Amino acid sequence: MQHSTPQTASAMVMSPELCGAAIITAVYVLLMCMRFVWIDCVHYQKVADMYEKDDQQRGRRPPPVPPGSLGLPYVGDTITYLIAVQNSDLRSYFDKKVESYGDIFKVSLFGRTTVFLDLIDGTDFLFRNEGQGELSLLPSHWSRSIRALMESSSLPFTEGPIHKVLKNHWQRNFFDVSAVSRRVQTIEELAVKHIREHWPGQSVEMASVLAHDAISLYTFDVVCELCLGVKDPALVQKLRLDIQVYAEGFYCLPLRFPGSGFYRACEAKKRLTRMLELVIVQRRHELLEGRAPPTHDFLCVLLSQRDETGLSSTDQEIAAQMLLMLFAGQKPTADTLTHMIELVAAHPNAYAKLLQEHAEIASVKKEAELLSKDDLCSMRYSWRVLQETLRLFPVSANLFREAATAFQYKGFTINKGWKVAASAARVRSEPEMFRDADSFDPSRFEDTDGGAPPYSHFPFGGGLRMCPGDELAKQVIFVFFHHLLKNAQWRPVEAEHKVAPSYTCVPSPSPAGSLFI
Ligand code: HEM
Repeated sequence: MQHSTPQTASAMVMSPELCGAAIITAVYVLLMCMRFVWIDCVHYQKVADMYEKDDQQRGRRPPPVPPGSLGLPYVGDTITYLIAVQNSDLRSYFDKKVESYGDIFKVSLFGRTTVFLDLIDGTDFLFRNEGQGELSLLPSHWSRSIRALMESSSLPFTEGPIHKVLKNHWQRNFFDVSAVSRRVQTIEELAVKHIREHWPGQSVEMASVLAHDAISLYTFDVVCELCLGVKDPALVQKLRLDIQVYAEGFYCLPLRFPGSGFYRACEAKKRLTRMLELVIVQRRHELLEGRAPPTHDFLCVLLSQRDETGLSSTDQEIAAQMLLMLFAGQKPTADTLTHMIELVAAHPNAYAKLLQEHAEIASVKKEAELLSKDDLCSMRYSWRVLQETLRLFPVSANLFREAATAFQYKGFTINKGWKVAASAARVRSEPEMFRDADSFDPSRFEDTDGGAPPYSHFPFGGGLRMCPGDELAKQVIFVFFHHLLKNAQWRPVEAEHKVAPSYTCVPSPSPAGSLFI
């Protein structure tokens, strides 16, 4: 066994002076190391920047990605964004981003890197480049729930030539102005019936209506009759209830267990598909037997379509398109009409001008004479009111596409798979585009009846994906307004009145509650 000598023990105990010197030396060495690391980093960055510039000049390396913060994995900016949507305050959200990063910036939304493009040029770019050559933007579908609930054969999921052929056929035979005008009579009969049944007339003092609910019944009846050729109230009611449950599933987590919203939506989809397939089989027979013309309703248009080999779509494919129509064709129209009724009630000048426009049209009509295509074209002030309503309450606050390949835009690289967005919510409140942007002022669309600067107002989207139902929606809204103005006066019930309806769901907002008038 060895014992330490007294000398060894005394050598291990440092004097305070020695200890102080050791600490100072250690701190000095640490600072020097940090300095070298710092200089190294800065130097490295400078050298890297130099090489990058050089590479960029020689075309070897891509330009940088747009500035912006991606935040936490998956969550990213989603919660802040959703809160802004919920509070109808996307404007502040975008103002902060633009202040920090400039006009083009990236964020992470719903787990995906998303680049918001600059106004005007960015929107132009987005609409022009879908499916074009090498630089191709694809349609963008947010959630797994939406992908699971919709079929890949449904129009928004189709791409390239298939999408083009389908949409052209639909447009020619069902959606263009003359095709829609042929259906005005049906729309008008439904509007008159609904106003009579659900809206108390001038003779009924102080009666009140839940406007959004009543309008939703009307727009759903229109879609069922024009698209499916279905009038039976019991079947319409079943379809309406199930389509609500189905569409709610879009905003649920894709968790499929009994009781979950997503599960209920899947079950509703099964029931809807069964009901639609029965209607399809029946209509196929009617077409074969010559009892229905090929353009009688949208279902006939789909059943008569043939591909280049002469084949028609399967019943499942047609059911998927009909499912799309039942919600895409109804909800945005009902929401917009409700906003319009509320805005008009809150702005007596606009109300008076509308009354005058529609009274003039009615004054030259005989008793029970229906509205003509010319009458609808002459509703110029109504069109401005509709444009202004859609500016203040766009159905899609932002339009998204997906980069099919990496590409460069205004000196930035946008990687493959990233979302690319044009923002209606941002441009609509831009003072340079719209003076006094927060106020309701239909006269701003007076100049040319489309008086907004190009690409500043795109309520029905644009490019290949533009809404095919724009003309139909306009006529459904104008015809209803005409008869509402003729038969009723309305004002909001004070206690329930909200000048700016808040939004309840994302990404397609609807008025909170049902406007009580
Ligand atoms: C006020 C009423 C409406 C508004 C504001 C509206 C708005 C829109 C918007 C913004 C888009 C996306 C466009 C894009 O991504 O560029 C869209 C797509 C679509 N809308 Fe509408 N819509 C309305 C009514 C209708 C109606 C009545 C129908 C059919 C009966 C309809 C059927 C569709 C379809 C099928 C698409 C997908 C188009 C595609 O993928 O190519 N919409 N709509």
